[in-house]
Amino acid sequence: GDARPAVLIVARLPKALEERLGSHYECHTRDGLSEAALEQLSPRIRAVVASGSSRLPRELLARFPALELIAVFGVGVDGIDAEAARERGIRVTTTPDVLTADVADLAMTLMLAVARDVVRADAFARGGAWKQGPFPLSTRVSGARLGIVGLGRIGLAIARRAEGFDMTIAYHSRSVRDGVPYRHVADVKTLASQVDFLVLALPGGAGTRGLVDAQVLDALGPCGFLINIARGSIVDEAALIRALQEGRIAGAGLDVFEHEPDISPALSARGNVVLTPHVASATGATRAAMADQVFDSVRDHFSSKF
Ligand SMILES: O=C(O)C(=O)[C@@H](O)[C@H](O)[C@H](O)CO
Repeated sequence: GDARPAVLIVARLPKALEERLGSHYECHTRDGLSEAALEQLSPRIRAVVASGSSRLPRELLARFPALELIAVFGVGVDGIDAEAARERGIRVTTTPDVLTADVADLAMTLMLAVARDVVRADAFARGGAWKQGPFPLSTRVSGARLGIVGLGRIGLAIARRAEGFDMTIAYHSRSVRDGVPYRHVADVKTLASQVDFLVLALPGGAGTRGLVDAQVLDALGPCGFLINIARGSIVDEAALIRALQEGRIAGAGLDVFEHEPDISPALSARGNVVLTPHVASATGATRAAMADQVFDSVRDHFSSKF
């Protein structure tokens, strides 16, 4: 038998990372395994490599009695039953910091794209409609009021970028962050009522599910824009679609959705919505750095135990 630690890959990873892991560990890819093969292999699995979108509920973790490590290719762990992992002393590692800049850049990109209506302007210019007259006026971002929900590494990086746009910045988080020059607001609805752009940069999971509901959207108002680079679960998507259809908010820039990769046709039909397919961290440089972090965390874990 293969004496190397058995590792199960349950997410789509960069090929180079799969190969690198495969050259050091006995690697298996979930997709390539039959139920019977997985059944046979499960007792020997010591590490699982997942992504920020992977689902690892308690009952699935229970199938791996020898599991010691869950290495996440990403920062989101909302799909992992953290309580179950903690109870069993399973280490969970992520890839923080290396993706912060790209995710913050995409938040600004979505904000500018939806406010300046870039996607429709591109179609207008490309399609020749310009010959019939100018494209409609859009909304200014510079100097506008920005509300950030979740002032962690990514939220702070967004705030720093927004300063470059002379935006006034306020934020909501469970606790006031010391040493930041931004105004803390005690609840999301109040924050939404005080800003032109509301950006979500907080973790997904049960604690934040449906946090942005019809009331928060009404507080944001008919001139307000919602930007989500966090998790689709944070937004009540049906309420968002109704608010967009009824003009109760001005528009939205969305990189994450409730049922990825399925996007509701009602959302796709909206011209005042910019949609991206969960690509906030999807640059070559960042994904390569995330891959290095995942490999290092697996190596570091097993090197202490080999
Ligand atoms: O970091 C996260 O939690 C993410 O959602 C993204 O960076 C990745 O797209 C995801 O992990 C896919 O691999």
